[in-house]
Amino acid sequence: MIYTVTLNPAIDYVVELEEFIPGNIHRSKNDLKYPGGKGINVSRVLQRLGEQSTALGFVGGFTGQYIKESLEKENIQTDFVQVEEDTRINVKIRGGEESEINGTSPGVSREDVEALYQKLDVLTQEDELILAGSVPSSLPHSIYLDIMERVRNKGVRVCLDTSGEALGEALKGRPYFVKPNHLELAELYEVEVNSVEDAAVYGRKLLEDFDIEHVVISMAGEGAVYINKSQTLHASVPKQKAVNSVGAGDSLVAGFAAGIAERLDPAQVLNQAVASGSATAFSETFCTKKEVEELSQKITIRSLESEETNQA
Ligand SMILES: Nc1ncnc2c1ncn2[C@@H]1O[C@H](COP(=O)(O)OP(=O)(O)O)[C@@H](O)[C@H]1O
Ligand SMILES: O=P(O)(O)OC[C@H]1O[C@](O)(COP(=O)(O)O)[C@@H](O)[C@@H]1O
Repeated sequence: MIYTVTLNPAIDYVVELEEFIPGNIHRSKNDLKYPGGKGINVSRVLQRLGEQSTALGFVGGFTGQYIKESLEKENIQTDFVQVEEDTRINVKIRGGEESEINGTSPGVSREDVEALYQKLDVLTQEDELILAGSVPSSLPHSIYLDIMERVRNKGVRVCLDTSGEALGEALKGRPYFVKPNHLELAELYEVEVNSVEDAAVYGRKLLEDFDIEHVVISMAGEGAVYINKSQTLHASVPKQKAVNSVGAGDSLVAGFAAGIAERLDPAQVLNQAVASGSATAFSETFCTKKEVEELSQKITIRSLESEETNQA
């Protein structure tokens, strides 16, 4: 079974405008509301890919109730810890360039964290645990590391997608799979990552520094770079207008986790991951299985090893 943990869920409220002008009153052309937060997005895409998961994390108030009910309507199993304050609302403005206003998180107490730990105690070596998204301000940056310590002896495969200080801390727990985007990788090593080649160099450093099994560096329209002990691969995606960047990274993580669960080989896993990310970027909301399957025929995977050897 795949378990996703979203410490900081959100209702994503996407507003489409002709143009966003600060200080003006705007009327939206179209708006969408859906349950969000990174782990929840991963669960929703897994469901579309035909893979069962259980969504864990903290939800509260009427917004939390909406998230729980929406997921259950989509036949996604949930086992959230209930907190007192309302789950946040994140506003995404599509008007020319995309702008985002992510809300403040509800308070999460020590008892709430303990309740989450108890839910994690049932996991076994058959399970994948996806830890994704930001950490609420009431929790320490080390929370992902603490969760990994808690499941360490169970042989659970932990997938990590977070950023900033939470990423830096969590890497010490040696996750099985990590997916920073190229900017998060650059921030981690205080360098510039401007090309596929830079991503391959610093992605391998990440793999070796933290003894990680699989690293994927996502690069938006430039696809993604995959690194394991013996291979470095680049997946390129067809040039097409992206209409939605919200959830593309989460879709990539879902495609990757599903590929691991299906025991595909690395190139196939990468193909499915990138096809899922790009199919979401090319559609108004999340990808469907049909879109992923169609796009996966158009993804090109090449090995970067020979190029690395030539450059050495
Ligand atoms: N403009 C785009 N064109 C095609 N694919 C995209 C585009 N933006 C995102 N994607 C797909 O989604 C994946 C994740 O996107 P990225 O923006 O790197 O992640 P994040 O949302 O975590 O920052 C990419 O690897 C790619 O497959
Ligand atoms: O937990 P964070 O980092 O605040 O991010 C939450 C936001 O990110 C999203 O999960 C989208 O993430 P990606 O675009 O990186 O896939 C939204 O659903 C949500 O509003």
